[in-house]
Amino acid sequence: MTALTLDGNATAAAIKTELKERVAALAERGVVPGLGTLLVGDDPASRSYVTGKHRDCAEVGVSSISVELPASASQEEIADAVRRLNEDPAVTGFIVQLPLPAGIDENAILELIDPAKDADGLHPTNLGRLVLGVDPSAAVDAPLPCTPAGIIELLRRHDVAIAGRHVTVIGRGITVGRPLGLLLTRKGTDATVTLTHSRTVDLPAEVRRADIVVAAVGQPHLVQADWIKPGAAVLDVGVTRVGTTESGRARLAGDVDPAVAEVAGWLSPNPGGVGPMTRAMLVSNVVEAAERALST
Ligand SMILES: Nc1nc(=O)c2c([nH]1)NC[C@@H]1CN(c3ccc(C(=O)N[C@@H](CCC(=O)O)C(=O)O)cc3)C=[N+]21
Repeated sequence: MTALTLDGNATAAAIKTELKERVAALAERGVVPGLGTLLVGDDPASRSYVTGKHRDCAEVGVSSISVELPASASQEEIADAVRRLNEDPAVTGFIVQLPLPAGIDENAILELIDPAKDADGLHPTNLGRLVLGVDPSAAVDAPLPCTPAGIIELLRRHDVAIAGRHVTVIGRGITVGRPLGLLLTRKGTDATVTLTHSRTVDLPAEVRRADIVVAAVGQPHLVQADWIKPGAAVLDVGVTRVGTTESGRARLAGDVDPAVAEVAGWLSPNPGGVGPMTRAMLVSNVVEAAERALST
């Protein structure tokens, strides 16, 4: 048996087609949503992620505004760039590409983002709304963190049942694991979640009882085939550079051992799984912010 594919490329393409219509409706009312990106330093991986985000925006008719600062930028220079993006009327949502250079207080920078323009859903106000929003229909409308929202959308659009199922999340990071636990346990999603991390005593045992496994730690091929309940859905989020190919390109490995495909019922490829979904949800947050701004 071989796992069915949780196809992030195809699903993200479908979401972008839907977004295109909403962008056209906004255009009729004279609004063009705009994504701002702030990139500090010249890490090639970060640069290529940012380029991908601009490409996605162009596909759906969202404009993009790119701000770059040198790796030597100070805390105050970065803060000023954030304040300018907050004030720029062409920017309906923006992100500060993480990680920021060593020595910069990342949380202090994230706190300066206008919560109404927070395209990542990582501002404390929006994360707080997610904590308070157990019942999402009662919650204040807020942008959701892109990777967790993309994971849930990927499962939903492949009809993988979530309600009442046991989900084991590997990794408690701020962009994936922790907010994913919050999203999965909301009313309407209704999963039971085990959030594991580097001090978890018996990780294979926690994974074995899961109907859905999300690996977001950045440890190449950590998750083994004999950890997987037959038929479970497995989402491979992490990527680690494990060397270079002969042609000089980065050789990347996900968190899931390829042999898992022989046991799992569903598997998200990496690349081509959660990554494109993250980007589609980012565009979705920017479009939603523009829609919200019109209605308030
Ligand atoms: N403020 C902030 N927000 C982020 O969302 C954020 C960030 N900082 N810092 C870095 C991580 C990483 N990240 C990725 C998103 C998509 C792909 C992606 O689409 N990957 C493709 C492959 C891309 C390629 O081939 O270059 C795939 O999985 O198929 C990868 C990585 C967002 N991040």
